[in-house]
Amino acid sequence: MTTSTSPTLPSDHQATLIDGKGYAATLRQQIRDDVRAFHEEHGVTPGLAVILVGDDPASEVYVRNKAIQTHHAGMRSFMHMLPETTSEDELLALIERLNHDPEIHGILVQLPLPNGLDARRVTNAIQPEKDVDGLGEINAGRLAIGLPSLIPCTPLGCLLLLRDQLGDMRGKHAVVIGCSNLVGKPLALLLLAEGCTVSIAHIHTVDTAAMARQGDILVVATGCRELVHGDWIKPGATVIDVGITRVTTETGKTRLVGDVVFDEAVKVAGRITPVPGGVGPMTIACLLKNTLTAARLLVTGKTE
Ligand SMILES: Nc1nc2c(c(=O)[nH]1)N[C@@H](CN(C=O)c1ccc(C(=O)N[C@@H](CCC(=O)O)C(=O)O)cc1)CN2
Repeated sequence: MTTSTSPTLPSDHQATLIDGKGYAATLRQQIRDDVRAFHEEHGVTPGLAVILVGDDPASEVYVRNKAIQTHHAGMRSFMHMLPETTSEDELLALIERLNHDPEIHGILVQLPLPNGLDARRVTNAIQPEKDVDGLGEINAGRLAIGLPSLIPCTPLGCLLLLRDQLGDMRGKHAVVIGCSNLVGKPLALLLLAEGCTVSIAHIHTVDTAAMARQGDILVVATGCRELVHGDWIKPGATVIDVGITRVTTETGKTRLVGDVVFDEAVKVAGRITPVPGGVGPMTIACLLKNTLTAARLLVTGKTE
């Protein structure tokens, strides 16, 4: 029988920070070069349509950044800012129009949607080849059975960071805390495809801390601020913190915190993503990557 032992860490141990911001900047530069080459070869500029319904301040910032970064990558950005009162039929009619628009290669509906709009129905209305969020049933199903698909942006970003940090992940135990369709479930499938043994913890898991402590890779995507403490982490593990919560400090300033208590985790983990500057910037970089993939698929029928 083989047993796995945890390394004993020196008392002054500090985890290596995973620089998602830097990695995302390099990826965006690569995409910009690829977009130029794609345009030279096919005479087509990839176009991304982003739909925002309502006036959620955080969503407004995210879609504005998506537009700016789309332009910087040499692609065309089409923004649709709709009022909170937009009906589901109006939203579905816009998606149908964008599905048929040859200048649009990617369509994204910013989440969360206002109450009363059915996110599943709306997401599923996007043509699968233009579903750059990878959240529709066709892309989600293809990912589940191991077929090529458009992969949700945040899990794709986590995967790229993990591959960059760890290389071959076969045989590693990956523990994913959180099972949303946006992050936890697709990331668990991606890690399974990498050859990891994957455990998923969720709201009904009896002892999430004990499960977390088994992870060579620990991904936390719960939206529950500072859920994971240092003693939940296996010494030397690679920790990916997907959470972003805005908190107001005593001095009235706003700061971002993750799902992991960073100051504790940094003393135990081998590598860790900070918040901000970790997974967050990878989300938009991967959206650009997916938009180019979708354009390639629509224009050439191939993904490479
Ligand atoms: N349709 C979608 N909706 C949402 C998604 C998504 O992938 N598709 N993800 C999130 C929001 N999001 C993009 O939409 C996003 C989140 C965070 C960041 C980011 O760069 N975060 C920075 C901090 C930025 C800040 O100051 O707020 C970081 O972590 O360093 C980009 C995009 C929910 N909705």
